[in-house]
Amino acid sequence: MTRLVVGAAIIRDDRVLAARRVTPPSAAGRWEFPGGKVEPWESTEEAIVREIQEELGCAITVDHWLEGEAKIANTHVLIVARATLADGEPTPAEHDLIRWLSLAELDDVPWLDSDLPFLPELRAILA
Ligand SMILES: Nc1nc2c([nH]c(=O)n2[C@H]2C[C@H](O)[C@@H](COP(=O)(O)OP(=O)(O)OP(=O)(O)O)O2)c(=O)[nH]1
Repeated sequence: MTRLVVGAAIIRDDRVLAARRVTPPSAAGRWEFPGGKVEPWESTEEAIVREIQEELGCAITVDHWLEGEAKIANTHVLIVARATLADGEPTPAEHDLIRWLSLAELDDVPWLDSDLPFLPELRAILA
């Protein structure tokens, strides 16, 4: 069964928040949209709001979901929400670094492969 993973492209002042993973070893040092797996009892929006609260200690509101979806191996599918900070300042609890990337900096970090399909739309948003 394919499981859904949700990520948040949190945008502030024309920059998007990217987070660096520490686990598993194969993904350590790679950058992602913070988020995680959707639990069976929650909506995608509930899941991303929960995950961001857990991982970054802040509240977001979802503006809309970006186009498309990306396969993660053969077991998961990633979708990404454009989101806005509603309360608090992001402080990483599960990542070892976060960065606010401008349009010009979007390619400066080694994103997880599954995140790459979302970058063109993000580029258009940040332009
Ligand atoms: N959160 C997130 N995960 C991603 C992205 N791109 C990508 O390939 N993944 C992969 C990494 C993981 O294999 C999986 C999500 O796992 P996770 O560890 O973040 O999920 P979770 O917080 O629910 O953790 P758990 O249930 O495994 O404890 O999706 C992304 O942009 N954001």
